Amino acid sequence: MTPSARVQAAIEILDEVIASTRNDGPPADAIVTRYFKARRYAGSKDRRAVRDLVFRAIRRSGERPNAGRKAMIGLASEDAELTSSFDGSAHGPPPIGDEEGAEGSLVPAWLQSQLSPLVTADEFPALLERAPLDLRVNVARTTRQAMVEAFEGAEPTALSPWGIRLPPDSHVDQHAAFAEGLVEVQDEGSQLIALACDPQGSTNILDLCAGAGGKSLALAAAAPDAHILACDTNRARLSNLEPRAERAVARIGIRLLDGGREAQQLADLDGQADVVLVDAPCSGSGTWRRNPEGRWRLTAERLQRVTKLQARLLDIAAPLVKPGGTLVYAVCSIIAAEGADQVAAFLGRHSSWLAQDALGSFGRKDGDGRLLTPAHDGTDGFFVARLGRSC
Ligand SMILES: C[S@@+](CC[C@H](N)C(=O)[O-])C[C@H]1O[C@@H](n2cnc3c(N)ncnc32)[C@H](O)[C@@H]1O
Repeated sequence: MTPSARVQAAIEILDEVIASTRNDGPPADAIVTRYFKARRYAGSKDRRAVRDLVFRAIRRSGERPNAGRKAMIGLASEDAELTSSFDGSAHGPPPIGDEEGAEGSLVPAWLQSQLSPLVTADEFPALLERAPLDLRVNVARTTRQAMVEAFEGAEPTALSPWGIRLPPDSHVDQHAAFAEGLVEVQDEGSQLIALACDPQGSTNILDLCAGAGGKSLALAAAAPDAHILACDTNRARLSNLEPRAERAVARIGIRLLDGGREAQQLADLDGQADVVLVDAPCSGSGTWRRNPEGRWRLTAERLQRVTKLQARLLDIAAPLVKPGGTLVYAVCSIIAAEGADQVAAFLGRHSSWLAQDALGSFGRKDGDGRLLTPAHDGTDGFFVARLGRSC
């Protein structure tokens, strides 16, 4: 493919990504893969180059552009070589017209005032930088040092005692240590959420929103004798946990919940958990480094819907915690309504609960919890709070 043809391909893919973010369609990565499945003539270098253009264009545009061409012109405004690819050649895009300007704010304007006050504009570029690849070492079965030595280019993570960090785009799924369940892919921030649960001994831990079990697996590795119950309403996600737990040799109970009937289905566990983790569904605004088009999917209405669900899940979780036990609330979000404000509202509704210090000195204090951000901590963005039920 000529450089111009690559730019045209990226524009066509971006058109599909834009439509997909409007209609709740597949992620950008899947759209790139599908595009090239239908164009076998493109070589691996072309695919890589086009993919890179697509993601660079998405990263630099906080607002959803109305067309792929506009997104690519935005990128070209910072890259003279790219501008020259708008040359009107056979497979390339038409030249850029005088009226075709470029916009440029990394965070959508409507969201900027909704971020945690700790996330100031100087932190915006880090929200969109490419993320490294973090692995969590299965410390029940091996040591971090052994895994640092097993993976080329690996370094211990600065904050999580279980993590090793590899350069972006490292591939680990063919590595023997991965196949043997000695490591799992998990962002350092996510590992710190599990650490905030203080997993130890034979405690009862209920992971209410376990998904595919990333945090449950971390908890089981840190406390192999703990009784961990992983719950979720999403059958497909939860079904990934069993093979992962087998690979890790972890003991984790699983309970599929019906949305709307969670409280009844968990009533047998009332007041029994030492720790309930609510790793709630959220805007995903802390993971824009990995899913930059997430900014284009988020709307005020979606945000409102998800904050309502978070409040409901916190209220479902509260009675499951035993007196003297702890509720750990986490979201991979940097939006105040999902983090500090959500916890303040919970404490307003539940007078017998008190905020506790989140374990460890990671992140920054944000209301009654702590906030991790890419700029400050080198992790995905997370909010976490520990809430104690009085005895
Ligand atoms: C942030 S994800 C959890 C990620 C997971 N803890 C991990 O570490 O991989 C949020 C999860 O909440 C689940 N969820 C949504 N509504 C729920 C509900 N009403 N009850 C329980 N889980 C729910 C979603 O299916 C999703 O898997």
